[in-house]
Amino acid sequence: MVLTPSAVWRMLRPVSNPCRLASRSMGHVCSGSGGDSGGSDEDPATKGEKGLPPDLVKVGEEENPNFYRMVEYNAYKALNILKPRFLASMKERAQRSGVPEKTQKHRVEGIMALIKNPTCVCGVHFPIKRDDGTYEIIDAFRVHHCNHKIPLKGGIRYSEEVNIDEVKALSALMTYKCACVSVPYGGAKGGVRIDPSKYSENELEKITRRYALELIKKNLVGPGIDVPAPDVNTGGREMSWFVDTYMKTFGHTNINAMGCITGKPIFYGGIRGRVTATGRGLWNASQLFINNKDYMNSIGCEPGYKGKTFCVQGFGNVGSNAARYFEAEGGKCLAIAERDGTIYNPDGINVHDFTEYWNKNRKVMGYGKGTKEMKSSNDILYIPCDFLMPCATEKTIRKTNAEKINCKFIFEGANGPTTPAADKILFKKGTAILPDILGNAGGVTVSYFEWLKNINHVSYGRLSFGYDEENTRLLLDSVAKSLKDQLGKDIKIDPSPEFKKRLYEATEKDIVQAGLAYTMYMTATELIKTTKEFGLQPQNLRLAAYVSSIFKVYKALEEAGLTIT
Ligand SMILES: NC(=O)C1=CN([C@@H]2O[C@H](COP(=O)(O)OP(=O)(O)OC[C@H]3O[C@@H](n4cnc5c(N)ncnc54)[C@H](OP(=O)(O)O)[C@@H]3O)[C@@H](O)[C@H]2O)C=CC1
Ligand SMILES: O=C(O)CCC(=O)C(=O)O
Repeated sequence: MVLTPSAVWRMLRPVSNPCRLASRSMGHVCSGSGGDSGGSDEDPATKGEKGLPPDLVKVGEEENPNFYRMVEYNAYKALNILKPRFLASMKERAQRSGVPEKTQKHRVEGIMALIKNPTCVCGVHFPIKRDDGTYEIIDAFRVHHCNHKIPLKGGIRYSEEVNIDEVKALSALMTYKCACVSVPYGGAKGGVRIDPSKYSENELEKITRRYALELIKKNLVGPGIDVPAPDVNTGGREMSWFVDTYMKTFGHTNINAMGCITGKPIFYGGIRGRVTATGRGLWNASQLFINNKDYMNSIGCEPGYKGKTFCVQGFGNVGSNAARYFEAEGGKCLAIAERDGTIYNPDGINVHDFTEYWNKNRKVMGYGKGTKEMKSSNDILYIPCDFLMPCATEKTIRKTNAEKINCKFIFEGANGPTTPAADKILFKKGTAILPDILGNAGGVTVSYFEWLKNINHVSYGRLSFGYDEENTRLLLDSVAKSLKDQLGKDIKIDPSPEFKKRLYEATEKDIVQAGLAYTMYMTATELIKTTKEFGLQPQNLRLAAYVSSIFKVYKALEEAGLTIT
């Protein structure tokens, strides 16, 4: 589909009813013959499970599945649904190219096998000298999942819980996430197994620089290879140490060296809007559903945010920003959970006020102001509300607690917060879930904009703001002149205050946020279409997201070929 500049312009306006975009797509909708377009007698709660290997079917029942297998389970369900379509496409290709159908079938199977495992798994162990003079060996990882597109992309997590399976799972999620929002990267992820609160800033700098060096030595990172970013417990500070290490060593002659990592501080190669991008993106994506009357009615809800209640688990980068945007839309924050427990107030918690308390104390307990305290962070899951936002970590919503969850719509800010068994229970209850691979894709989307800015060596708007302003002034003058010619009198054409602001005060952040909103709306639109096309229930957005992503990954591999010899 060709988007004219004016169509794009219209889309980028603040959207009061994002559903009006529903007829557009980013051009990746899986249309074609041979697909399963519904009408089968398969149980909708287990759609895609039929034909999975028994060990994967088991993953769909487990209380605490292996995280990587959990992602694989979701991907394979989508592959199952898409397989007839892939085979039909191969058949058609065979007719065109003369390559025997059998060879083509092997290729379909080859592609499916390729997606199953990460392409490169790297574990490093290096010593650091602590401030007290003792030495400690640090374990760290970087995984490249699928390099159907380069560079690969994915954050770096610092946590005591980091392990190779977790990093593998997160790298696979990156592959599907990037495909879901049509950000042209393969998937990767990194992790360092430390509790950062137990290290001084000096020690954290040593760890980060050494981790960067280990990956650089192995040629695993670089602006055209693999571009890390922030994730749990990392941010601009760590990204600066990383890029600086790259620029002072291997990348010292590379003009694009700044693009070796994203999420950098503004004054050191970063982009305005990245810090809030993941939470903002979750809100952007939610708009298309929450403001859509048909969709909300289909899950037994009224449209709109006003007066709707929400609960947030994890008040870090993602959760705090998402909560702020949901509140600004008129939502009422009922509860916030962090590691130390849950606070709850049926009259609502003021997110702005709580943020001030959180920034000073880094805990929820003791906030007061009429809030009730509950000991566990998972207690938040059972509070009746309209929207639940798990924004902490993986597998918090499981088989044993899913039945007690009492909300209409779950917005996944965290990666992998819901296990497949919980998914099925929630599906049967009619709870809609906006899945992680769309929900938190705002982060990588704005990282993509940052990377483009770095390799283009120019900030957004620098070349166009002045030119656009001049063009618009000429346009207004020309309208005024035409009116004068026609009507014979001077008519002053005054831009409205809103238009003036856009014209004279636009910033890089405005462009970034419009690009983010556009990406999230388009993807959300695509998912609604995919549910319809594949006969999925409206609440089954995870399966729709995986179908849409895997289709794109598959098509890239089909076009490129699998091997180089
Ligand atoms: N930052 C980003 O741009 C992106 C993040 N994500 C995902 O979002 C999630 C959160 O990331 P982010 O906000 O960056 O991380 P942060 O470290 O900024 O925040 C996470 C918060 O959740 C808390 N937490 C951890 N476990 C629990 C729990 N079981 N119950 C309640 N609170 C808990 C953490 O506490 P403590 O510090 O004590 O561990 C921390 O305060 C992760 O799954 C991440 O992968 C996804 C896409 C992009
Ligand atoms: O910003 C990025 O490149 C990746 C963010 C990330 O790690 C994630 O989306 O899980």
